[in-house]
Amino acid sequence: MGIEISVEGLTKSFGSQKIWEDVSFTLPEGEVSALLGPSGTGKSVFLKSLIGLLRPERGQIIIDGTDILQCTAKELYEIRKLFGVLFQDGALFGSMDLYDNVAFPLREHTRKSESEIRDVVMEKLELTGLTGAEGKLPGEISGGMRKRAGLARALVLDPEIILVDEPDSGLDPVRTTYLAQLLIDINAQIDATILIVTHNINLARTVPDNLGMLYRKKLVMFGPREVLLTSEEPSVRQFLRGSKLGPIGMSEEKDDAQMREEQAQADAGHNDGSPGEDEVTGVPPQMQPTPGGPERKGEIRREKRVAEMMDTLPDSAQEAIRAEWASRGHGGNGKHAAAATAGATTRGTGDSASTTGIDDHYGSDEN
Ligand SMILES: Nc1ncnc2c1ncn2[C@@H]1O[C@H](COP(=O)(O)OP(=O)(O)OP(=O)(O)O)[C@@H](O)[C@H]1O
Repeated sequence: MGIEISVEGLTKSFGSQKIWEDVSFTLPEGEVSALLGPSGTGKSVFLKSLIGLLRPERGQIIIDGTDILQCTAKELYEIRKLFGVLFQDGALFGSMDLYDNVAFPLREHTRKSESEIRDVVMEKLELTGLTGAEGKLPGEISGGMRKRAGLARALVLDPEIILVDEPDSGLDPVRTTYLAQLLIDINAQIDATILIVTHNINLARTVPDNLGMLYRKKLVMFGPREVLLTSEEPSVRQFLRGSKLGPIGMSEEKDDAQMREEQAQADAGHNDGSPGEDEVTGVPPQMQPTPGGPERKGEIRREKRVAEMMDTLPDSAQEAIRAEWASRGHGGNGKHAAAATAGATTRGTGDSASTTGIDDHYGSDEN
């Protein structure tokens, strides 16, 4: 069962360089969320802050009732046991075969016997489609397999929160879709809270329940995915289109003169290669768990949660949400809302096993 993470007024700087400020939002328990943002806006810094590897100077990060910016080192150690982290390159040990890589957290952090470890490792390798590859070294397999092995390792300790840093980096579009499907299936199976940091617009449009975007040192927005996907906010529209036209520039933000010049070039017929507005307008159907597997409890809870906040959402988002619910034959008074009301909102107990050696693999700049 996933755990809610509540972030309040979070501000992080390195010396005089402010990365982001006053970031507040809640990752709902057991739902899948994604954080977008141009390069350098501090998405990785945010992930590192959530697991306590970096220390924002202001604000709160409440996980399972504990503010990890105020707690003791021992409490932080316990909180970290709730996390599984999939690093960009899988972060595998190059000298160990996949079996030993995946077994590593179990050997480090549990008292399981080798035969119990074998059961868990083989189960996770099967889940990630790596059965038969357990004897391979990371250097002998493709980037996609390394990612899946990293995911297998992130899962061996039954995490309640899974952080995924750029799942598509180094993967072709087909393998990216398979990996995204795996994340959705895992969410359905273990109800973990998932946060994905990504630049991949297709993934962002189709996978998460909730979407946010960091830009200009702020969280531009965070909420049900329909809000961001129907937003008219110029930076959001530009990012979704991958266009040069808009406030986001190559490095820092643009000045008005550059924006005018680029608009004039576009008006004169220059094609910047971005997709047409029609291709990124609207809300595509969300990726569903593989047929035959369990339903996503997070989706059931989300329907109830979104129904309750519906009046506060922009009209365009409301329309998109209602259209999606109608197309799937439920919503409001449908089976999901009914199931959610029946009590699918219990909090997790936070009693999972230990962590995956986060410090070893991600590196802490400050701690
Ligand atoms: N330990 C550190 N010390 C000083 N500055 C840092 C440190 N870690 C990150 N930064 C700075 O923080 C900013 C945000 O970096 P971060 O890697 O979080 O961006 P990002 O949004 O994840 O980028 P990308 O999408 O390109 O991966 C950058 O300017 C980076 O140089």
